[in-house]
Amino acid sequence: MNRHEKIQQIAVTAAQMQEIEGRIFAGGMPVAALMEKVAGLIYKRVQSLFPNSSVPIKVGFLIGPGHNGGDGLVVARELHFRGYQVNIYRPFSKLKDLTAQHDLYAQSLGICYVENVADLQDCDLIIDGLFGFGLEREIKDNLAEAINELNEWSKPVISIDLPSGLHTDTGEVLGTAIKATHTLCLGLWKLGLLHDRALEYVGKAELIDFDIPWTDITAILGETPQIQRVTTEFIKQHLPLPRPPVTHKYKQGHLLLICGSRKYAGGAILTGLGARGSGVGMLSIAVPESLKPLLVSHLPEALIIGCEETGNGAISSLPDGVNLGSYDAIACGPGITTEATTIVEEVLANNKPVILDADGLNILAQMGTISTLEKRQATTVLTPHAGEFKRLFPDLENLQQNRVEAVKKAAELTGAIVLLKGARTAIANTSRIWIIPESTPALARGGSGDVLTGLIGGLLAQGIAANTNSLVERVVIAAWWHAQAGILAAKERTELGVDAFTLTQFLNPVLANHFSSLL
Ligand SMILES: NC(=O)C1=CN([C@@H]2O[C@H](COP(=O)(O)OP(=O)(O)OC[C@H]3O[C@@H](n4cnc5c(N)ncnc54)[C@H](O)[C@@H]3O)[C@@H](O)[C@H]2O)[C@@H](O)CC1
Ligand SMILES: Nc1ncnc2c1ncn2[C@@H]1O[C@H](COP(=O)(O)OP(=O)(O)O)[C@@H](O)[C@H]1O
Ligand SMILES: [K+]
Repeated sequence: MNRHEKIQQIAVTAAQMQEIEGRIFAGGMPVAALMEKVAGLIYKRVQSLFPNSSVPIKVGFLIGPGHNGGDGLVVARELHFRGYQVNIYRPFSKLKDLTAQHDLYAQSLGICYVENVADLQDCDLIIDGLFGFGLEREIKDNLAEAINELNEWSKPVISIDLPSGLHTDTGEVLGTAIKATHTLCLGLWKLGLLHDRALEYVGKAELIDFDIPWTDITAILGETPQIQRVTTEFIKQHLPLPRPPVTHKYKQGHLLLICGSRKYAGGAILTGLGARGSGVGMLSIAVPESLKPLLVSHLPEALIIGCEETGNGAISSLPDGVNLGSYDAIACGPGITTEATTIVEEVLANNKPVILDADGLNILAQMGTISTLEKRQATTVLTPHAGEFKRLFPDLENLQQNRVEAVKKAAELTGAIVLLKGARTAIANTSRIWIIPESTPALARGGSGDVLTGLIGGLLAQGIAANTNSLVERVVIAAWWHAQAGILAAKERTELGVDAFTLTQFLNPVLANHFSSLL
């Protein structure tokens, strides 16, 4: 893996970034030289995003008191030299030394300083250099008002490092925050940018790599950082491709899905189609007896097991002769309703890897999440959305806003692999956390989670059959694949065109697009 690919997999907190920078400075890099280098990369990127023309672009700068403001001032100076019409709003009198020096020089060049943020309203572009990872308290009073005013303008805004006002680690809005259209994150991805609640502020985000020595990164984060930003490169390393040339269907995993009810018949089909997309060798699907013909017609390759049903058409028990121990993995939950308690108990008592989703999770919550999972030896995967997470882990309610902490704690408490769904799905086991950095709101539709459950199940079953020693990567692959299928589908059909069935049709094309070299 080259440097670019490796660096994209890292996400850091403010404290980690400070420690890493501390090492660079201790190594002898002058602070001013680093700022010059970084700002040089930023202004070139701004130039390529907003090239100047015969009519000069008018750029407004927001300059803060620290080195984020220093970066901003160097960018302002360089754009001034390149013919941009620069205006600076600097609502602070006390600046850090280096920032103060750049400020003096900008003034000596005759760059225009404005009194009020409103004076920037006729700018074509705003560059936000108020605060970076040094923001340490709420933004209040006049500055908060200025930011709120600017957010009303709907202009292009480029934030340096991160949108000012966002907490670097948690993405929390401290008082108020700049709503950027672009974020140029410096050196290493800041963790806060990967939280759902930050997304409204971040816009299009990209990393500006300023050559932080790899040894300084690993000295602070270790060889395998605890938090991983999931990239195509990671997926490529762990995908079950290419297949061994000599194999047979049972060697490619046998997945049992337990899903559906009279009320939620479609959920069973979508879960089945998700599993189909995974390439699993054998697929068995247990559904209420009355759903059997429907499932056969949609998934002719699957073995459909008709089950005895309750008066409301939920699965009440598996037929005699079905041996849970004979499958490589079992995925249980989509559409089963909360009546199907017996079956969930039976599945969890079994010693095979289990994925629980939807009502499977609600039943687990009723059984007692932690006490039930304590008894399990085999791998358990839980795939809650925020509402299900709350029911599973009521004691973690105060962490709900910090999804990364929440998923980490949930994995520690249960020993399970926990996948917390959302705009930025996060996955944790007891030692590490993975975040899916790209997705699309096109997926916010009923049934898309069912597709994910089937996909996870199929990949897990293949992993077990292949004696893969770590299964969490299979769950991560499924989450990435699901999101990428959504992105491709939205590109071709718009964000309104990605119903769950359509999503299943994009699972294979998206893989073929990304990994043509493995075909
Ligand atoms: N350390 C370095 O040499 C480098 C820093 N870089 C830039 O420097 C930034 C970090 O610089 P700093 O550590 O100076 O921090 P910031 O520039 O993020 O801001 C810190 C300053 O803001 C003040 N402050 C914090 N919260 C405030 C609030 N709510 N209201 C008013 N004032 C508040 C602090 O007292 C401090 O003076 C990075 O985000 C990046 O933009 C980059 O140039 C790369 C190299
Ligand atoms: N705003 C969003 N951006 C990206 N992905 C989303 C968004 N909202 C939902 N998703 C994804 O869509 C899926 C929804 O699953 P879930 O809530 O279980 O729905 P359902 O049970 O109806 O299938 C999850 O994989 C989730 O991560
Ligand atoms: K900023």
